[in-house]
Amino acid sequence: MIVRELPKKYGIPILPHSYLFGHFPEVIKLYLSGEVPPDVAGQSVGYLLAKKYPEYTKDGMLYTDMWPITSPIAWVCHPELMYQFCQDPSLPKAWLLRREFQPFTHLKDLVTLEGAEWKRWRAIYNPGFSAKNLLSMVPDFVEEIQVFTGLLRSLAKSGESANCLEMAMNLTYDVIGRATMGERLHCQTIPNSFKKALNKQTTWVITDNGPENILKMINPFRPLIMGYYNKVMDGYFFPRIKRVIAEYLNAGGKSSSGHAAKPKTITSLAVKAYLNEHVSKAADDVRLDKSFTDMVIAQLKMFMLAGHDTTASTLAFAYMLLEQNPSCLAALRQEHDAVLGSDPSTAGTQISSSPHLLNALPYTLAVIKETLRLFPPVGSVREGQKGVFLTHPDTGARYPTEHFMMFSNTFWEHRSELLWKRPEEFVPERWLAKEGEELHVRKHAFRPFELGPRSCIGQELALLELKAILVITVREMEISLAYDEKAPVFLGTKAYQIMDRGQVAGRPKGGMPFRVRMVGNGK
Ligand code: HEM
Repeated sequence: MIVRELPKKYGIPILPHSYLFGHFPEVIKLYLSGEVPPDVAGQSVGYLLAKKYPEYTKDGMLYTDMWPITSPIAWVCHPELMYQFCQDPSLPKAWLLRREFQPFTHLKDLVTLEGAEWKRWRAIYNPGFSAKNLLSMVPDFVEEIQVFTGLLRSLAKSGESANCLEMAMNLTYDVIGRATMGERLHCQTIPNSFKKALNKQTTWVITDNGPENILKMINPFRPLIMGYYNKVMDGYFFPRIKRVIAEYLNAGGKSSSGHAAKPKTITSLAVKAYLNEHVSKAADDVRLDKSFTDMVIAQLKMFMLAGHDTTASTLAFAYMLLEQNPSCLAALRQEHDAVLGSDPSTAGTQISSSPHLLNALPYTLAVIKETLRLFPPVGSVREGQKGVFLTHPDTGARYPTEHFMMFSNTFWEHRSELLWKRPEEFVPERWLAKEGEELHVRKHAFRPFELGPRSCIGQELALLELKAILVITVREMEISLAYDEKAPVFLGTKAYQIMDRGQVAGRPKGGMPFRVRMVGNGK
């Protein structure tokens, strides 16, 4: 009903709206048209409706009513309008997100915390994600990437196809394990109890009020299952936190000189903050406060969750786009030859000993950014507030936020013809264009990590990791997608973005089955 008031009260046009079924008929029509596979990621719906109804969406705003599945949504696709609820002001996260993560972290994680508590923890963790700290971790990351390369080599030898996303996710877990705890998780080679628990738990999170989720909501065993896996994860992390504390203290964290040891891993930063506040004695005397360990475990779980599939999907999509665009792949390889010499097998050792080389690869960064433009894994969802309106910079139209879930719909925004030249094409060169040049990227338009105070804390880690993986792999191997011939194509690819059960990030359909062929020195 809120949506029906928009035309009369604010002069805002809405899509044809049914009294009984809201906007469902419009969305159903989209799917019945046969042009849209039923499993496309929810974030493409705004984009698809905008294509179908340009007359209603030219300001980059679209209100939909999908009650009772979800609250009314305002899909926002204009950088200046996104600015007004993600950057200044930065509205609180949506209730749906909080409900989703409540049983998982009890809202003690950086994604769902708000206010002073969020600020405190963000400040504690920020130094762990600084460029300097991340560069010091590159040798560890390379070690994990070498395992990945070994698995790709075996795959090439066997000639079999494999699930690219799954392999990439195991790698990204291993990398986050190094960054957060300084520990090898070995997810790429052996079963890991924490990974299993996390994967199981995510299938029980509730993303909307759809029929499948209603069944989950009323399932009396759900709290028990969530509780069981939370226990598994507590059991996994607790000794590790104790180990980080011991290591930190042994390294002189509270030395007699009073100089704190330099923290390296993300968990050691939390430990440092805690010890500085609470403890002034030797390692043996440290009594761990449960509220502290609960908080650190919740944060670790969220780092693992937020950082693994987002980065892994981006890698899979990058491989797919490079296969589709051989001239870009050639340019990428050329840059790697120019910076690291023509022997690809030395790339790993070179970037391990000189990690700053990763900052001298503009085309590689352009490839990653262009991949994230076309396939942003997530968008930000905020809670609209009374009295907060978005004002369109050109038309002056005012858009209410109260009663709406405000969705910074990057998938739509990143493909908008009004904002980007050749929006549906893979054009890494746009990231090298200078101001005044046709392809130059408009301010605030690129937001895969969102912008503003709640932007992704892990963005530099993700970019560094992706650069290192591409540098080590693309000159040694050729990727080819291995989908069934009859698999549906959407927006030019069989690896279109979907949202799997219980997942919060878009990922390539079917995990992107692929085959590998070694080339160059790797043959
Ligand atoms: C390509 C990879 C990634 C993408 C596209 C991505 C995207 C995003 C986006 C859009 C947000 C804002 C979410 C919101 O407003 O609700 C976010 C937040 C966050 N991300 Fe990432 N992310 C990536 C990788 C990572 C990694 C590697 C980590 C950690 C190791 C991470 C940890 C987080 C955390 C903790 C937040 C919450 C930050 C805060 O509110 O202070 N992300 N990410």
